[in-house]
Amino acid sequence: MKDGWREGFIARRNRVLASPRFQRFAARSWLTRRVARGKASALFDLVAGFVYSQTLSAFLEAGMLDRMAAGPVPLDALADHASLPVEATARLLRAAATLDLVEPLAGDRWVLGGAGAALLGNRGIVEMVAHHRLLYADLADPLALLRKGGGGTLGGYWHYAGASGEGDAAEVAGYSALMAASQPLVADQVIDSYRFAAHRRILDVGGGEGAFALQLARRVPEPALAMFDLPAVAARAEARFESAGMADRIAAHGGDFITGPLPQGHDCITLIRILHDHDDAPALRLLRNIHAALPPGGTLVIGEPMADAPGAKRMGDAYFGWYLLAMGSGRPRPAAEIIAMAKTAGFSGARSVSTALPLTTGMVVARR
Ligand SMILES: C[S@@+](CC[C@H](N)C(=O)[O-])C[C@H]1O[C@@H](n2cnc3c(N)ncnc32)[C@H](O)[C@@H]1O
Repeated sequence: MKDGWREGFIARRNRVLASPRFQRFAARSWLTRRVARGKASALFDLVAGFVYSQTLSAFLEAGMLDRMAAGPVPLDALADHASLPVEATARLLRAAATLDLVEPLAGDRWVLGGAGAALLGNRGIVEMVAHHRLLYADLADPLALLRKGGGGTLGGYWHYAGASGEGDAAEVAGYSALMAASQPLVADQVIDSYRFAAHRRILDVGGGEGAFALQLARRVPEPALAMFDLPAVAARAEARFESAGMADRIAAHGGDFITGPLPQGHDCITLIRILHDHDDAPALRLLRNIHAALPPGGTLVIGEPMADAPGAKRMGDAYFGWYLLAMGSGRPRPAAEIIAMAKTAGFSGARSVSTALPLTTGMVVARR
């Protein structure tokens, strides 16, 4: 649609949708009632989203997910476990039931609902919810965060993980553990969507505690593997490889990927959940460092949540837009923008690759 036509259409549509008379008519007419109720419910979800998130947070923090993992639990026992009065526990459970986290059973017993059961198999989400306490503290005054230009409580806590390139062992422990716990959300999507077996030596840059390299080692036996991260983080990865009996298979290198250089001799480099953490200038420097470390014909595989993901647009500019603002640097980028950056850094043949779950992972593959 031409811009002028589109603007005219949007103006007319918005005038109609904003009219209380139209809203009353749409809610009463049998023709439009279903759509009107759906739209009203979606609008209410937008209004109440924070309360739903806090219900989930209270449910997890009270330890109810684990307590109910094995099957139905009486209300009294749940109240006991959560150290809450019985009436307060019932209130929390009734709220959780509307979100499909739990279901009531006869005899004042409760069992996990569909969403609750799905959480059991997804500890990464549980970890994410736990650290949302920091993000939501920053979002209590979103305009102040925007005016400040970012870098809230969340960024202060995880400051080493930003562009600073620093971090001692104690500082990196909490953040690295969160990253490792949420890594399965992403690792399998990336490994399912690209043929890593075609490579001889793969380096995972910004590899954190080595969760991606470990998953790659388990699923793709052929290539030699290595990871690179800040020295204190690489040391944690090395310890993990040793305890997993994988120290022979995966090498750990410490250093700074912005100031470089990166280890040479790998025909494939992976960059998992890294680029979106960085503003454009350091992100481009990182891509140039990777380009310099790869041989001609070498491959860069980028996997991270991307803006404009099909069917998951809110995850991009709404969720990660704010999340990265609170972290203090970076932004979610659409695949097309990452492809353009890779080309600026010297790569050719950059293309986007689809994954089964764009909500957690978009992919771009570029050739040197
Ligand atoms: C968002 S985490 C992603 C970790 C891992 N790739 C994953 O998906 O779980 C970002 C990682 O980049 C590392 N990092 C940040 N700045 C760095 C730098 N300048 N040099 C090397 N690593 C850095 C952090 O230590 C952290 O492990």
